[in-house]
Amino acid sequence: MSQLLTAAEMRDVEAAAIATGEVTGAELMARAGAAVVAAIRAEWEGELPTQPRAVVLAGPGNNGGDGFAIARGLRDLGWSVRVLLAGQAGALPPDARAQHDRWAAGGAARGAVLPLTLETLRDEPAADIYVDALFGIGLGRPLGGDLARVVAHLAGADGTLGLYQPRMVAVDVPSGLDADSGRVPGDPAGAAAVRARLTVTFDSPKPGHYLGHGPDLCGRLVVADIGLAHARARQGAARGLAPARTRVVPPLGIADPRRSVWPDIAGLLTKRQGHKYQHGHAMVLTGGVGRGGAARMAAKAALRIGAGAVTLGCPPAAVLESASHVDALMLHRVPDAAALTEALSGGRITALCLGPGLGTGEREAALVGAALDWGGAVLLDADAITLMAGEATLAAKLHDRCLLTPHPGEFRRLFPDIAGRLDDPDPSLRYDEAADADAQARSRAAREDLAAQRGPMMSTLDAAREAAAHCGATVLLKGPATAIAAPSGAAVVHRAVYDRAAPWLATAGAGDVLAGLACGLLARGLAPPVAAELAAQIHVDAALSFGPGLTAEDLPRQVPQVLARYLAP
Ligand SMILES: NC(=O)C1=CN([C@@H]2O[C@H](COP(=O)(O)OP(=O)(O)OC[C@H]3O[C@@H](n4cnc5c(N)ncnc54)[C@H](O)[C@@H]3O)[C@@H](O)[C@H]2O)[C@@H](O)CC1
Ligand SMILES: Nc1ncnc2c1ncn2[C@@H]1O[C@H](COP(=O)(O)OP(=O)(O)O)[C@@H](O)[C@H]1O
Ligand SMILES: [K+]
Repeated sequence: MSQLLTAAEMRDVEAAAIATGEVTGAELMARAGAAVVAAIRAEWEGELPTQPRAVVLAGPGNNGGDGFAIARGLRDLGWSVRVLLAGQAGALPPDARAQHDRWAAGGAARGAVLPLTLETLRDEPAADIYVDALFGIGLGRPLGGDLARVVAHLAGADGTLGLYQPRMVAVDVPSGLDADSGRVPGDPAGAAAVRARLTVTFDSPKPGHYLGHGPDLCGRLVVADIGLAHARARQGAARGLAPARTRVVPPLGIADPRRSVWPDIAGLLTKRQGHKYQHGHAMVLTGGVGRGGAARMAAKAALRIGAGAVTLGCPPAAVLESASHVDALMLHRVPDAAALTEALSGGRITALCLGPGLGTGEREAALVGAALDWGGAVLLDADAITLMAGEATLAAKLHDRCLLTPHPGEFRRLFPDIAGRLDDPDPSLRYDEAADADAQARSRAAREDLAAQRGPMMSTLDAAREAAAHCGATVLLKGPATAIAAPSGAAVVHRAVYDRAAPWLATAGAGDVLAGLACGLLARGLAPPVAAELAAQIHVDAALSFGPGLTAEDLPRQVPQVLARYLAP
């Protein structure tokens, strides 16, 4: 369950399974419906009256078909169920139509299927459960017209906050959320989508469950097996993809991530016999006088994660300042790029970190150039990224032993063309169901023109992937869900969401510590994608282990506890 599938990949897997004759679309829809009914029972067990009431909101596609299957499943359990349909029954796709017809054949006892409007929804007496089966992976454009009003009402935008969300189960994805990106098309703030307490998705999670607004809107996420695992593995192989081209780590429901994510974690982190330099020697460059704090924090993190030795490379005027702060760290004067090249040529330094508090002057630009010319493992963060953004010849020197750790702002600076595709198109190009056909055609054409000019909108995951392919280095794009992509195309989402939420990690200097952890692991010889992934995990585990009130200085001190847990037999 750690593989992430985009909407297109999910459709591929489904089509492949159907093509072999091992399952039909109707059967998959029945399994999806049954899985949601089971998840509702598990989630609300003990909270419901003896004859609960459900209102199912069914959309115009197969997500709506799932809704009818769920309605029948709940009815069979003795629930009273009302279905409100957005659109015409006659226009439903075949499997959904069949589910509708089976429901409608139940006759008067089930009540008529009513058209979904704000009025019919408000006319329904309060239900114990609302089922959001409006849109799933097929949401193709921003919601408009009546549906936008219904969803805004469900989302609490008109003062109903708290009325629906605790009773809402979303089928596959909360309607309005884009399954690939976690964005809400047409609403960068994310308010124009259903908020659920429970979201049940099928076979594999989608990137949008983890990225952007996804975790906020989904509530608790359940991934239900509907018997597509074989087809998924076959499809992956047929397209020449590694089975886990895009993973989310740690997967949901794994109490002890080290076993599933890093079966060999002890092998990666345990120190064997040998002197300190056999465990790697990291150098962290500091900024000028009064600006060394960020680099010192990174250096301490590198030492804690087990680099055998860590040296701070300081401009001569700042040596005294750092000397009064550090104990186990060594100091080396680095007046200029020539001095850095000489220090690196000695063969002892195994990884270099530059960026935190470095500065963005000419000296620092020359340091970035010298670091990249060296050819060894280099972590580039903060100011080093800003410098590369301003000087294309620096970025052109990046290579596959480099690891970039931008926050979203730095990412935008360095990769403006890619980042431009993270933004929603001009809201004036919104799809509006209430508009006349000509106006709709014009807005559709304008959106298509925009997409043609800049390429389709992308997720932060795809943005990291494209950036890595473009620059030839590993890219770690920070956030509550951190996207890590290697130039090979392999990518990982490291999640600090759902049961790993650590919002207190958003504290000044936390990024410097992450840079230090990753540099320490590079110094110990790990490849950039592995160092990035493991550093992200240790960083979040350190934050979880400390809890609220965390400051960045606390993070390195928390590392021994985290390691002790990882390395326990
Ligand atoms: N693909 C699979 O493997 C499976 C899919 N199933 C269900 O099928 C769903 C996908 O079904 P569909 O592909 O039919 O997609 P959806 O049901 O998510 O939506 C597609 C329909 O909505 C319309 N639409 C899209 N955006 C709109 C907007 N902004 N305003 C108005 N109308 C809009 C489309 O024109 C189309 O009619 C999944 O999310 C899942 O719930 C499950 O039944 C089982 C397996
Ligand atoms: N809501 C959040 N939940 C978990 N981690 C977060 C959240 N917001 C930010 N982070 C993490 O905090 C760190 C912030 O780094 P950065 O933006 O570089 O800050 P700074 O430069 O102050 O160190 C990153 O590792 C990022 O992934
Ligand atoms: K839905």
